[in-house]
Amino acid sequence: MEAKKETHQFKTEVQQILNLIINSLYSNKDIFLRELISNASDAIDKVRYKAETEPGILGDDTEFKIKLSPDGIKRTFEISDNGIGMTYEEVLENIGTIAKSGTAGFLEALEQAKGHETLLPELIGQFGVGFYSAFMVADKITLVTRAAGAEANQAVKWESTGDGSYTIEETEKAHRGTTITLDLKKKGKDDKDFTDQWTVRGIVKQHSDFVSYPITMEVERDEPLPDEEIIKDKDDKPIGATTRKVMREETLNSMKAIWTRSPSDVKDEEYEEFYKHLSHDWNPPMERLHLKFEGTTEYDALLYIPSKAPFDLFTPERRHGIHLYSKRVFIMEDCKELMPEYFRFVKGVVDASDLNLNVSREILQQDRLVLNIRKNLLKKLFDKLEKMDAKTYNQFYDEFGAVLKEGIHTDPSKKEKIASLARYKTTKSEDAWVSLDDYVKNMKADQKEIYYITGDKLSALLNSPHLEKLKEKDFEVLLMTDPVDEWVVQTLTEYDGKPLKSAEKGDLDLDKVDDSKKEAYNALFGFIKGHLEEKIKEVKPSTRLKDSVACLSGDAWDMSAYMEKLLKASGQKPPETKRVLELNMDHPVVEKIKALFESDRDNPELKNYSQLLLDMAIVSEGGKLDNPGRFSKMVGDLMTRAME
Ligand SMILES: Nc1ncnc2c1ncn2[C@@H]1O[C@H](COP(=O)(O)OP(=O)(O)OP(=O)(O)O)[C@@H](O)[C@H]1O
Repeated sequence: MEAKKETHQFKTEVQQILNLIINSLYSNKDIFLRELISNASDAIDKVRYKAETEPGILGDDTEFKIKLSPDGIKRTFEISDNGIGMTYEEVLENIGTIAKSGTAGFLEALEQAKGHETLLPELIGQFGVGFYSAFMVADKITLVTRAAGAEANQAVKWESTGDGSYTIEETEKAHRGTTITLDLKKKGKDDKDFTDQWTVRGIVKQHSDFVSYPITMEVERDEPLPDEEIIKDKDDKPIGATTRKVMREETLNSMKAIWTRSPSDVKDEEYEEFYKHLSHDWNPPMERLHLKFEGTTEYDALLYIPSKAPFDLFTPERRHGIHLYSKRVFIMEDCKELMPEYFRFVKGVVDASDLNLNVSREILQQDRLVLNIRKNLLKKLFDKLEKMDAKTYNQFYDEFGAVLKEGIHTDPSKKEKIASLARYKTTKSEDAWVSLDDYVKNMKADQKEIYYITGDKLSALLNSPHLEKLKEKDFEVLLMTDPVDEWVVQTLTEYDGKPLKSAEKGDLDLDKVDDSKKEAYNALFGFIKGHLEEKIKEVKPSTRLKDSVACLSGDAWDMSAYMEKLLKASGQKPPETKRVLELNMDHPVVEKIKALFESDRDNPELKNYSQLLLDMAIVSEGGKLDNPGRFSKMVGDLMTRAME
């Protein structure tokens, strides 16, 4: 076989991220080791799991370990594992590209954080950069890997100096797994020496103590000389050395799976480090739950709520956060069966001792034990959220509220519970979160419904003409700005016995409409409708306007303007729904148009004014005009005339 070496360019985003890592994380260099150890431990988990169904795959290499070999003379650091390894294609796929969704959003956030350099480590931590963090300490990285099941001559060597390109070629490797060699950078005055055994011991102890495989290192030890090698005098007293220096392999971590320990024995720092190991998030978690269930359903669970939402929370490729174990043997990552989608941000492990190791995802979905665990975990998580103090809960809600609310639509059995945990900004809350319970408590005596309006901008909603009458009545309105709210209001038609009512759809019935006045406007409204027929389905007197001239509304069952916008943004074509043009009969402009109409029905200005009324209604809700140029010209003409 001809081994050929290929040179590839890093994908642009990889290079951008590499540059950032190399240039902005001076203070956090230690974590490269945690990241590489985590990857090695994941790789061993994977081969162990694979061996459950393919026992032959391990051969005689069954003693799992992660070996660290620092070399102070060559200034290299080597880490090797006997995990699952990678094939040529896998190396190309995993190392050199960032498959992660949300990369673009992440880079955008970084761009915005420029000038606030202290924010960078936090942002990078949120994203998790794993393998690439080694470029913080290394000038060159060489990775040699042999996939489980591959022959010795089917190994792969990947090498890069982190400056735009990498090489990849086939090579030989005697054993399964991955060996990564770092050519360490020249040590600066204040840098740690990563070839010093005490430095390495310290980092492993601090960040990776609970890793469930031995992390070993050859260390120099003083050992007593065997008796026959000790030189003694005539009185049998030793002359000279009684010990000698030897290299011995030592295990640096305690390997105690943290979730199996009693919560009272685990220190906060240990919980925190375990979270970082698990989630690759460098920020400490917001909350944790360490649960031990005994009895018919026996399992341990350690769950964390992160303090920051990851970038991929809303992308289709997002990961779930629960790893499933049975008696400390890893079964699978991202176990969706244990956590509903609306809790996908929860990270942690579940270790169920009675679970069959060969269990497949299909079986898991129906497994009674799994269903029971899921039910228990959900209950505990809801309890935790309900008991959080208001400040922490608001922080949680800022990060994950939009995800949690998905459950109102997707999990009918938890609809009420999640609705009680939902929070909204309102026309009265001045940027604070308000619960539906508080909303109901503050309802006016003559108020029968819970009013809401949906849209993407809080400020636009707050000033929406649709709310004028409601504000005059001093009725509070929920301002719903998350896309998911459109689905929430479809499902949550009432709360605490009070119907939810859109402020922009259907009649508001706040005041009695004066029928004779309405009658007087019939002819004009008919004329306007005739002129705008292609765009609107009706012109009617408004039940919601007080100061503005016009607004658009829908019938109660029509799609809202925001929903239409969302569907269009996602590439769908919503059915064409014409909306209703509502006019304020008490507004002087409408009165004047009526007078003009009655005195001269053929006046050409009437058509222009009809168009202007519609355009104003569109502009006031932040919509897009068909012909903004025409609008601007008409307003210009009016201004000129007003100033003549
Ligand atoms: N020691 C290893 N053995 C086998 N595969 C590895 C090893 N190290 C890395 N990989 C593969 O390379 C991929 C990329 O690793 P990297 O550390 O960059 O990201 P990650 O671990 O997937 O994500 P993150 O660290 O951000 O959570 C891994 O998902 C894994 O498939």
